[in-house]
Amino acid sequence: KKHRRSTYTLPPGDLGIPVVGQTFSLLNSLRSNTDDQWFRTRINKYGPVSKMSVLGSPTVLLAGPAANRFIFTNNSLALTQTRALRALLGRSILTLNGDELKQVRSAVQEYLRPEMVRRYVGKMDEEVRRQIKLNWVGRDTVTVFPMARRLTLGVICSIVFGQEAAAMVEAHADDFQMLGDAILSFPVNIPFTRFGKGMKASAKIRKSITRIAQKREGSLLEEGRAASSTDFFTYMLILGSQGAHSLTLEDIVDNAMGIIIGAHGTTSALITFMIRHLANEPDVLDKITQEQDEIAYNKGTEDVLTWEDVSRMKYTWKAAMETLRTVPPVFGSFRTATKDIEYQGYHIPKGWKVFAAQSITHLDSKFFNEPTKFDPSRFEKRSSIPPYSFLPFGGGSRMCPGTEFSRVETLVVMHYLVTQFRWRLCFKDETYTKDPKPTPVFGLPVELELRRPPATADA
Ligand code: HEM
Repeated sequence: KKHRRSTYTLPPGDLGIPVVGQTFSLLNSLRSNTDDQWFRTRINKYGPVSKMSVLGSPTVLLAGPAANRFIFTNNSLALTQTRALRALLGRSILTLNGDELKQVRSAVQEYLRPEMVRRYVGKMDEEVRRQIKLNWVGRDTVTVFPMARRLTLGVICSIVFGQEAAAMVEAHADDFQMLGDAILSFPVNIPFTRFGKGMKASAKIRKSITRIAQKREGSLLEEGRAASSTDFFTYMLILGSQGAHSLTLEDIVDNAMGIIIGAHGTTSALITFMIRHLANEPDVLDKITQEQDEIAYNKGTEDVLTWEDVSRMKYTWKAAMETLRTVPPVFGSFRTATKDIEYQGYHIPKGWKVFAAQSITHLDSKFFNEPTKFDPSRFEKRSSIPPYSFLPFGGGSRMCPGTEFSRVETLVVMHYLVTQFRWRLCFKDETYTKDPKPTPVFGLPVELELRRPPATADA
């Protein structure tokens, strides 16, 4: 075995200073939003397969659609999460692998499948309108990023918790923020550090969620009835009683936390950057407005959006996809080799990490003509986009199960914003950092103007 190893061809590149490697250089490039140049410089120097060292682990950077396919479909590459995330979220879909993951993944997928999301549209509509009325209407300026975070937290909580949603958001909005912030922190549990605060927040959230889960279990056992048609706990408990999984109440609580964390930071980034793009792209905004006004035309002011309405928002979704291409909320994916594997003649030893960054193909002119141009029409013909070059939701067996949820949520939000407001960026050239999710440096303040309500058929 020793002999075989000595003939291995490891990928080119160097591992840098022991332990530190390229960690700070990569993190700095993310913070200064120059990560795309960082990756391209490496690729130009070493080619599409190169080794480096990140967060204390030897890591192989892979670039290009074939590499993406390899990463997302290879059974010997296991999703890697930070130690901090595992401590913060326990045994959730975001942290499990292998056989343990299977039943969790299939139960969560059931809950988020398109037929279920169809049932959530009314609730999403209600929460979006409530928040827009509360936080947008009547204001001259709004700081978009925190508002979008609040909005998406409210939406996911309204689905997952049902009647307790408002109380959960009120009590734990800051805790969810701290939990999210701690995911990439150094996992030593000392109070007042990012991780220490995240652990404290996680314990507080878990306690409240456990209480709700126990209440739902009680109602099901004593009264044999569900509290609401969409809440996650009732759904999971019923699935379990039908033999679809054997998750404990504790597992269900951990997964509720996993879904909320997976859902709200990502969708809020999409909404924030879509608002930013539309402020700079009047032609795209006009086309979206036309599409949304047509939908509003056939509705009374109090009518909620339906699944059919959302299905008609085709151009708006193309603009959302173009936002996901140019500013992907998840910048890349880490995997760990569970055995020695080979890619394009290079060996990747067991235990090494493999990394792919979305921006490498999203911003490559080989796959997207004039890649820095914001042009939703490139999604007119999906077949012109090569497979595995556009992956904002990942791919393969760990692909985001919330794709449909985020699509519907984003479209509902954009409907009410575009039909009611016009906005101007307070800082035209405001930059953003990746922390690791894209975050505008000033939170994206915009000046708001109320728009004349669109015509309706009965007006
Ligand atoms: C624009 C919005 C979103 C984006 C861009 C996004 C992106 C992603 C990506 C790239 C992954 C895979 C990571 C990997 O393979 O390394 C992922 C996983 C995941 N997402 Fe999303 N997501 C979004 C919205 C949502 C929503 C709304 C939910 C829940 C309602 C959700 C729940 C999850 C969960 C639970 C996972 C983990 C799946 C697993 O590991 O098996 N996401 N997401």
